[in-house]
Amino acid sequence: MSENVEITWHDHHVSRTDREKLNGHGGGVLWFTGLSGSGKSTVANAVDGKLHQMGIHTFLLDGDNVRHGLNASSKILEESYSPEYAQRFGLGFGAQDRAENIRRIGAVADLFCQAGVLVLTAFVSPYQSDRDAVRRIVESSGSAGDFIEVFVDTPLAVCEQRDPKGLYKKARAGEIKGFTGIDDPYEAPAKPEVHLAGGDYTPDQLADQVIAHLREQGKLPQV
Ligand SMILES: Nc1ncnc2c1ncn2[C@@H]1O[C@H](COP(=O)(O)OS(=O)(=O)O)[C@@H](OP(=O)(O)O)[C@H]1O
Ligand SMILES: Nc1ncnc2c1ncn2[C@@H]1O[C@H](COP(=O)(O)OP(=O)(O)O)[C@@H](O)[C@H]1O
Repeated sequence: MSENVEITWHDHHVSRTDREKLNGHGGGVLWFTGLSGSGKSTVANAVDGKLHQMGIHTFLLDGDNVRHGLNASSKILEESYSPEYAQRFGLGFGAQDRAENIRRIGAVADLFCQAGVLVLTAFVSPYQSDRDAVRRIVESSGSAGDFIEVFVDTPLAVCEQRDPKGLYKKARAGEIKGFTGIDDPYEAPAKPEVHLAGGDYTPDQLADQVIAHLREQGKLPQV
């Protein structure tokens, strides 16, 4: 349904710079992408913990959790809303729904950035165009370098071996259709800021690689 809607942007009295000064560090987005089971959530949590220890204001947006609330499936929405409402607003895993999932997360991540927070996101986000769209949003409301793409590059065979939720097994058995890496595409980042060999190091070592990048880029306060 298209409506004639007029909306106007309002600048806030307290600017992002004011908030960053108060926090003692800049905002930004650490965007983890990779196959299911690659270690996005584990490594993002480890980085989050290390940054928190350093006194950095962070927040972690995690795929499974966000798909229970902001980006709930029609099945979850049906518990509280009409079937028509759930059908219209619920998100699944088709290419369009994944794009909308990532667009909404990108918008939320951008808001955190404007609050001067270093936000970490852990979503499969299999399409380069969807990730690039978030980069554009974040960098246009802030500056170049605010969006840091972290590719958790773990071979499919390793992810499948881990299979903590048994989803690969179901996908191989044809019980789940359109599963990333099995019968749905994963477009590896062309030029990620951080490229992690997720099958070769411990989560702690991988987290340190991310922290080292932030330090190199001057994203962390001097110690
Ligand atoms: N079809 C299909 N493809 C990929 N993943 C699937 C699918 N169905 C369910 N799951 C589970 O949902 C998690 C991925 O959700 P995301 O929101 O990160 O996906 S996406 O970015 O919109 O592609 C993913 O979680 P992670 O394992 O944490 O990545 C899976 O557990
Ligand atoms: N670097 C690693 N080495 C060994 N196991 C790992 C590593 N990273 C994650 N894991 C394990 O792999 C499984 C999937 O990790 P998870 O973070 O849930 O992946 P994702 O969020 O990408 O789906 C978990 O059981 C986790 O403990």
